[in-house]
Amino acid sequence: TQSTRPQRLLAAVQKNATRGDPRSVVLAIDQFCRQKEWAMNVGDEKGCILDSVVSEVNPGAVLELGTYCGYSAVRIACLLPPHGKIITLEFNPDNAAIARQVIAWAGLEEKIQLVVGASGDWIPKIKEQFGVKTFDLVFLDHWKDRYLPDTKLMEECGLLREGSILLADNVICPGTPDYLEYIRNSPRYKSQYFKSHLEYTKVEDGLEKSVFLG
Ligand SMILES: Cc1ncnc2c1ncn2[C@@H]1O[C@H](/C=C/CNC(=O)c2cc(-c3ccc(F)cc3)cc(O)c2O)[C@@H](O)[C@H]1O
Ligand SMILES: [Mg+2]
Repeated sequence: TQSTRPQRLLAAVQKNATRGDPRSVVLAIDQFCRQKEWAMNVGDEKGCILDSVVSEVNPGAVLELGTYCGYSAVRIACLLPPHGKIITLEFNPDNAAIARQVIAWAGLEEKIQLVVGASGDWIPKIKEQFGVKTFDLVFLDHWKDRYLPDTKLMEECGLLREGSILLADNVICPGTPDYLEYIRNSPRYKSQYFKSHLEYTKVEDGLEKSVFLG
């Protein structure tokens, strides 16, 4: 039977990356996506911006919306402080199964908690289920029409504190117009746009970094 792109991406990781070496996993995925098949990972160019934000925030608790194959979860987890953890939500069980194996190959199972389900269902349960008070950093990279409702839901569920950082992928391509309009005009956020390119292409895209002011 025909393999899927996530399955081929995992095979490339298992062939070209060193077990237990997260940076070799990131490199193997970027090389696969540049040389073989494009895939919707945040990628190497926007990934450097993600790295600098993670390093600056030095987060103890990270939430990622949309795991896909686990590329950004691995990239973020590499940079967490010793007791830092990332919870990543993924509702497609096939993608979750691939991501689990990518995360295992990187040796980051202790730092990454992959939860299978829809963000809208899980966000209200995170505090009680995972003993998280608030998140220092949230990386939004799931369906683009879910960025705004999930941000409002995180506010309502008290998952954000003064200083929490939201980092949103794809605010230009494919675009998240309602999210951008809200976050740039809300007095409760201070936003900054990081211009870049759509992963593995020359098309413009960028990340929006927003600080929750409480
Ligand atoms: C509410 C909910 N809950 C849980 N998991 C959720 C969820 N909504 C989606 N997911 C999960 O997350 C991933 C989906 C990510 C969506 N990302 C994109 O669509 C995307 C697209 C492009 C792109 C750009 C130009 C093109 F021509 C084509 C594609 C680039 C990107 O970087 C993207 O992120 C996928 O694994 C999906 O199952
Ligand atoms: Mg994306």
